[in-house]
Amino acid sequence: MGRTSRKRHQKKKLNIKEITENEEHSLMYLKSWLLTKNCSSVYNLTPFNFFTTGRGLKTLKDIKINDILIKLPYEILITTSILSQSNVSILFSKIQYYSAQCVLAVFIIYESHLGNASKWHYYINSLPRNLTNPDFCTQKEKNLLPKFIIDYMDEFHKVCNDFRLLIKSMNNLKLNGEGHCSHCNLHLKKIITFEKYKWAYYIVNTRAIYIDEAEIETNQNINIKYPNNLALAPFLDLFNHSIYSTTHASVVTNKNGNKFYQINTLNSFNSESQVFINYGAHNSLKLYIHYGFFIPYNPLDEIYFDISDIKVCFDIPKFKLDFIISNNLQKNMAFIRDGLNYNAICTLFIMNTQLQRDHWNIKIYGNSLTSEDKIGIYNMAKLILNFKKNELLNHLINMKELKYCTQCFSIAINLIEEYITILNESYNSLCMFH
Ligand SMILES: C[S@@+](CC[C@H](N)C(=O)[O-])C[C@H]1O[C@@H](n2cnc3c(N)ncnc32)[C@H](O)[C@@H]1O
Repeated sequence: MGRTSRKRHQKKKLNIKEITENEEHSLMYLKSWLLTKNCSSVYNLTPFNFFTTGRGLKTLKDIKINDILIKLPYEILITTSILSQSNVSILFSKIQYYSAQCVLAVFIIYESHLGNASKWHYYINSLPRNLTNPDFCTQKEKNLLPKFIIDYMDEFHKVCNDFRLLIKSMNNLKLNGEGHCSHCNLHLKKIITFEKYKWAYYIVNTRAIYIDEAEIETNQNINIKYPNNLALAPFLDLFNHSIYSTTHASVVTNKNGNKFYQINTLNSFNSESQVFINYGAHNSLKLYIHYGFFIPYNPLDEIYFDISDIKVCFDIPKFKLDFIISNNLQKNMAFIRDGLNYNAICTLFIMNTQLQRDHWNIKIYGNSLTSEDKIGIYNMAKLILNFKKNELLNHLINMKELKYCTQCFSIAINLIEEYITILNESYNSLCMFH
């Protein structure tokens, strides 16, 4: 993509909400608190509400390639070992195994309940109250989401399964007259509700970093599922994601033996600009499902189609379908901005060819498609593409009929619009070949 095009796309504002005065204060308190905790690297970073991305971090000085972006002492990271200092550890009996994500989520709920009595309240107060993952759509909205989004929302089951285990444990505690908060005597059952658990679960999902399991002190009193490698990282979790950023994370030890989690950037940033890190090579769908946002013009986006989509447009003779399936060509067939991906080209070639079967392998694995082959493939692709596009347009019409919708649902609408743009670009690329 050219620079002008990238800039045009980056300027698009995607349902970003305003930052409140309270939020602004909580972020400044968080920074001041960290400065008292030997985190001098946050000095030149300041939280800011950006037009295109919402809350993020702005640098107050020029940052050069290889500079340290942030360096947090290990004691500031919240890992499962924190539970040994928390009353809520009583919930995690040795009988069950819990995921690190579940343990951290429960910790956040409990510390949030403690309010200013929590040692972590500056961090807890900095966490966003509203999240935009599709799981936060209302049921009415979820019913309108296309299958390709619903099918990937597997986190919802984990939230429910975790909560079932927690309820079991809280009920057991109640039966034994245990599980009251030492701070206010409220029972944990009243503190850890499903709604709060879901929020906290996604807080961990969208903000935790991965660290080496060997760096986490094991807690003998609870069983944690493998891998136990998550950590919440105050302030560091204010960095937004860019696909154009590259970072390097490491654990460094100073001459006094103190450990730090450090991120170096392989990009440069001008003073007063937003600093980004990279959450990984995620396409828009994955970003939306796991992080509640996406970035337009993501080069990793592909619009998948499958055999049933082809069957709507064409008959597939059995001997051709058998060949396609036995070579796994039907998997992940997709439209991309430049036309079709490899598996889609091969499948449509097989569908279209008049050649005898013993010539097929050399054609698809020998990279020897003729112009005539390509014209046949692209003409078929255009029909399937129009079918996929109409499906998306119908979803859009239904989704846009909702008068009032949540921010998470608006993002789903934006995502489908982005998919339609990709299909249009793909169509234009297919048409360029005569
Ligand atoms: C680790 S947090 C980053 C800080 C976050 N923006 C905040 O306000 O606390 C990750 C979340 O930030 C948002 N985010 C990250 N990168 C973004 C981007 N490039 N554009 C829009 N939102 C982004 C998403 O909501 C994501 O779940």
